[in-house]
Amino acid sequence: MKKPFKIFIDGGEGTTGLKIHERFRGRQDLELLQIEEEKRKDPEQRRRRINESDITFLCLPDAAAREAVSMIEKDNDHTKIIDASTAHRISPDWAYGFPELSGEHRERIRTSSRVAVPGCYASGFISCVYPLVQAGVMPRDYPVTCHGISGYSGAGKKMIAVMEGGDKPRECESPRQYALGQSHKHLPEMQKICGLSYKPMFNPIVDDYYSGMVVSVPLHVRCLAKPYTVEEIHRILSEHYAGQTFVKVMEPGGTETLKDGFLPANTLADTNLMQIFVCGNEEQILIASRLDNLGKGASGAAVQCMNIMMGIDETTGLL
Ligand SMILES: NC(=O)C1=CN([C@@H]2O[C@H](COP(=O)(O)OP(=O)(O)OC[C@H]3O[C@@H](n4cnc5c(N)ncnc54)[C@H](OP(=O)(O)O)[C@@H]3O)[C@@H](O)[C@H]2O)C=CC1
Ligand SMILES: CC(=O)N[C@@H](CCC(=O)OP(=O)(O)O)C(=O)O
Repeated sequence: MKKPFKIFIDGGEGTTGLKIHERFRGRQDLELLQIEEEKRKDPEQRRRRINESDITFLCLPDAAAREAVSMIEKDNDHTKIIDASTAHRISPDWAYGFPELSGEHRERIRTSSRVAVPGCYASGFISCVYPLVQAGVMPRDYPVTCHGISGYSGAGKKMIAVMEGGDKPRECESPRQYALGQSHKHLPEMQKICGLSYKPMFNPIVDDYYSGMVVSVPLHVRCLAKPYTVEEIHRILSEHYAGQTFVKVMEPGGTETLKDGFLPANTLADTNLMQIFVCGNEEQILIASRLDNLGKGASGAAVQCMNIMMGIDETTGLL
């Protein structure tokens, strides 16, 4: 039997780190390197584990993720890094960990030693917009708007503690829009990966449920390269994602999947799946992407990238 891959999760006690750990259950091909609880933030311990590992996952705030990368020793040419933070997503030296975008994206992940896992909202947005820009449907200077709704686990341990604590403020029982000043941390990757000339207008909302999200992009048909129909946009997206294991374009209009016309955001919780819906009429088309912020939006995507880097066939179900 082949020696197991040595894996280290830096930030392993956080929301994303724990989920990655859960996804490793039952895997004999991985050996998890650990640091005892009271030393898990000790830079020397972390440096040792990172350099000892074949693959290190960074499930850390951005500054700590950058610090972790700086700990890789000069003569270390074996450790591969999969970073779940925002720190390296638009860096040209890092592969963007969204393999379904194109054959080139998948190949770059497979051969790279540095992979940045996409942001959760960014994954939803890019899944809708990237294929349409590539196909010439959306001009690059299209004034794009994006709406997103997410479960509170997207904000990590601190918000989970507030939302699940005994003295949850009353306003936290309602959906809360945020990043109103248009400086959300996912905007740079949304623009860059899609190849848009301008930043999208992005309206995220966090609500009182644990996990799952819907990210939607409204399109004015008159502003597209020509007057496309719902069926044509649906066909372009379906062809783009044909044969993918984790990304599915649903039936036009979502007629069979939507219950009484509602698109709930939490139905893909605990999966690595993403579903794309194309709805609308001859004037306006809405594209919506449903995923789990902790799954395809974080830990699922991270483990999927690891599997690709290890040469594991995606249809084997190791996720
Ligand atoms: N939650 C989500 O849906 C998503 C999160 N991400 C990104 O993944 C990263 C982790 O997020 P998330 O898991 O939600 O965050 P959490 O706050 O839940 O977890 C972060 C973990 O990092 C630990 N940590 C902080 N600083 C250091 C350090 N210097 N050395 C070692 N450990 C450290 C924290 O320790 P302690 O336990 O003591 O606080 C905590 O356990 C972030 O960059 C986030 O933006 C990406 C996609 C989605
Ligand atoms: C609900 C909530 O607060 N969500 C987070 C995004 C979660 C995520 O994707 O984080 P990364 O950018 O690190 O990938 C936010 O909007 O900041």
